[in-house]
Amino acid sequence: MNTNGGGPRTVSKPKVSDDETSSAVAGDERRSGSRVVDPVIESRDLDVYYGDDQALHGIDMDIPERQVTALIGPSGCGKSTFLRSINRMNDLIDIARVEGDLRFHGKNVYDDDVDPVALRRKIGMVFQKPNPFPKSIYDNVAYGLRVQGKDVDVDEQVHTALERAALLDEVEDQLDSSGLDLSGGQQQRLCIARAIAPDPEVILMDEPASALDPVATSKIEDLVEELAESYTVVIVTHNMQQAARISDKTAVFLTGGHLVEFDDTNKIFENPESDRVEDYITGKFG
Ligand SMILES: Nc1ncnc2c1ncn2[C@@H]1O[C@H](COP(=O)(O)OP(=O)(O)OP(=O)(O)O)[C@@H](O)[C@H]1O
Repeated sequence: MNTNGGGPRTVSKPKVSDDETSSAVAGDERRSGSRVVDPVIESRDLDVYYGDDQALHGIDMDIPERQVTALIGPSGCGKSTFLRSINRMNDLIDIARVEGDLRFHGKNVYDDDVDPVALRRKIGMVFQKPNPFPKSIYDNVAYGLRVQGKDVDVDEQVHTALERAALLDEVEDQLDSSGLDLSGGQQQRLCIARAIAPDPEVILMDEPASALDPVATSKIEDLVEELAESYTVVIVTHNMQQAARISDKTAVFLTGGHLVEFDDTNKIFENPESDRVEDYITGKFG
């Protein structure tokens, strides 16, 4: 579990109110301790339907800035649906319908004046299966920048993104070769570089390591922790050990699309409030 004890990560913008001062500055530098961190994403009474079927029920969650929030729970409990609702990827599913608020910096992303394409530049996504474009490594990462059409130094941004995705050292001499020729783990890091090139604030990851071997998985886990120095990361994982290792906050969804518990990761894994969560964590079902 990530405790930040002496590590390089610090809590961004710690917002400490008077009555929290004593506990928050008591020398406990853990990001997942009692310190209050600004939520960058707030879900309020969020319901999601596919046609007549309700996949999520009244989800309330505050996702803190520059931390790793893990979404766990058994198959079909709505983890991916919730993840996709954050950057409106559910818009791409004809029968999906969302009610309630999903706020990004206080603004409901479902308001009529929000452009979902612009939103997805701020809230990028990495999928389960690495899906590089059939283009060069360079062009994969430059793609989003060119689409944006902004006056940016594409070369510099591509290099920075590859570096942040912990891939630059491995591909520096082959930027013109196809992204599809990389290993699975490298392809996934390329997809992460592609997601971070347009300089998002939030990165959503839907089981980014589940298709990878243990070595590649471990690299992705290290990378996720590093990314949270600069980005807010929300990650769906089936792997409870992975959630325990890399996340600061954990949300446990259970069958039927209910969020049963959301808390600091160490609390969820060591002393959950709900018996159902304890049963799930200890493998009694799921
Ligand atoms: N495109 C879709 N059309 C219709 N129903 C869907 C669609 N996507 C998901 N669902 C349904 O919504 C519910 C939640 O699915 P979701 O994929 O969000 O769960 P999950 O927890 O991510 O599952 P898994 O761990 O198996 O990926 C399920 O009952 C699923 O069948």
